[in-house]
Amino acid sequence: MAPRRSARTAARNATNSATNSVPATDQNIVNGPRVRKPTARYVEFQQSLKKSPKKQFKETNANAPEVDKFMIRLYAEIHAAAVEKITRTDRTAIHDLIRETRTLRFFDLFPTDVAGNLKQTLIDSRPSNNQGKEVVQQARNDLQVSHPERLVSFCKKPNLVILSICAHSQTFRTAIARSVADSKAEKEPLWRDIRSKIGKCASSLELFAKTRSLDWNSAINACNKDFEYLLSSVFQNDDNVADIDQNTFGIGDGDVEETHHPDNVPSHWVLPRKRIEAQRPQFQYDFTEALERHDFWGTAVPGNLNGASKPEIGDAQVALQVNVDECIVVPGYDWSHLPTEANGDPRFAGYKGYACQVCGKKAKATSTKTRSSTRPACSCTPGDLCLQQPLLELFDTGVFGVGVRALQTFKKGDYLGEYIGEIYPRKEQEWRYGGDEGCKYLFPCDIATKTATKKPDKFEVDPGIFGNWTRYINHSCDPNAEYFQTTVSQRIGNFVCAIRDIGFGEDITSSYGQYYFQALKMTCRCGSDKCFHKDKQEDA
Ligand SMILES: C[S@@+](CC[C@H](N)C(=O)[O-])C[C@H]1O[C@@H](n2cnc3c(N)ncnc32)[C@H](O)[C@@H]1O
Repeated sequence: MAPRRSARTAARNATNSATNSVPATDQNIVNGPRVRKPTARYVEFQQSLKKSPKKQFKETNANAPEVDKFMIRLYAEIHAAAVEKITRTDRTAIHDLIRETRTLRFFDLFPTDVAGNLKQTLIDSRPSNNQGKEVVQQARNDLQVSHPERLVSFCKKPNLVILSICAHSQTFRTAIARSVADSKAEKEPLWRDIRSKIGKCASSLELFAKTRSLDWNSAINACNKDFEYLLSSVFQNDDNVADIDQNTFGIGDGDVEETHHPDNVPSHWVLPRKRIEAQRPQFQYDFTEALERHDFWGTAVPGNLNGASKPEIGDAQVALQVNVDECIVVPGYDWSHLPTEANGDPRFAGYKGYACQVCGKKAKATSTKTRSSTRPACSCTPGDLCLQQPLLELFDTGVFGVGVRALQTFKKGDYLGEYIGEIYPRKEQEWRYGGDEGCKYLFPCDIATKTATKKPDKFEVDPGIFGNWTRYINHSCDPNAEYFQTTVSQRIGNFVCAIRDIGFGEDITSSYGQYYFQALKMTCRCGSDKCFHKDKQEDA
């Protein structure tokens, strides 16, 4: 049953109390709203970070199984190939691997006796010009690779698309050519285990490459000209190859079949549970008075899922959720109580007293009278606090909507990202998006600069439509991450931090606090042994 309005308000308060249980750091206590004393657990956690200063993120986790270590490197190298410039050596190695595969697959597509005759034609051919000699020799060499069955069978399962994506990883190129004996001697995972794991992650790898706009088609097509030559000169009189053109040379049915067809919007595609096309996440809400008042209709609502006419207050709406890299301060709200330096941005934390979480600097007082400063202490940004482009995927949990999964390892103490969304004042009984779903993402944050009243003031961070991946972090009663409200330079924000090491493939979770589910009349389904709601789950 849908929670009533009062229950939703309670849910909001519960989210609030969950946030209040997020311990405050020293810097947001000074001069800011009064927040609860840090819990013993938080103090212990902060101290443990001080004892072992934050280390650089390492690609591999010493305790992870060998195949997982391989997968971590595979995802990281595909990511790097997509976002950085590929070196000439790497490009040649990628093209070589794909060309070898297509040559071998070409012969594999014919019955054995026909393939035998075709190979003989290739071996016997004597091109007269230099270019021809080179192409023919290359094709002959392709037939001699040490691991032909691996290349050919990979085309059949998963397929040539996944091979071309994986070919962008040096680790993959080495692994596919490594013998069983060498794998054992070098303590590397066996090819059969790697292939089985890649098979299971095929859909994930394809979506991962697509959302980063990796251009694997160039690799597949790089040798088309050579194949054109082979077909037109070497195999020209053979009826068996009469129907084949250079594009299908070495490409069988299903070899380049793609599962997902997203456009180039990064990260906001949800990996489905089955091998079906990926979905863009959607947000359902009711058109509220607040939206009406702020002329929301007709502004940039992504997805155009509501039809053309302006909705009535209370009408159910659907929008696509999009990825934004920065919070958006919603225009049309009164922030006049903030100091002028805040420039209407409630995240402004003032120029004095707050140590930046990145560099630890505090602004020096420029006024002896008020002991306040008009100059910032540093120019750090949230990007300096958090890992750059952590490798993650959004996936359909099948139980409670979208979730987030790690595609790398994280160390305890790593900041993974900022909770990003639209920002507006927190007022009782009013939040931007209404309906049952309208408040599920709300995350309050303290306004750190002192206001006229003594009462702590807050703003909402609402990623209903505009937000980033952090909004999909699900609840667990035994979480591996937690939100901390902290200050970077002169801005306050909620940042998600790993509270223990997180392994490859692990769901990233945080705790919403004990009242969230009660208030929303929902049951926690985290499935953890430590679940506070376990009894209720069994009753349900
Ligand atoms: C902040 S959102 C998390 C992302 C959400 N799964 C989605 O698809 O947008 C919170 C919502 O996720 C679902 N959820 C998260 N953790 C849950 C849990 N442990 N048990 C049941 N539902 C959960 C609930 O619907 C909750 O209102």
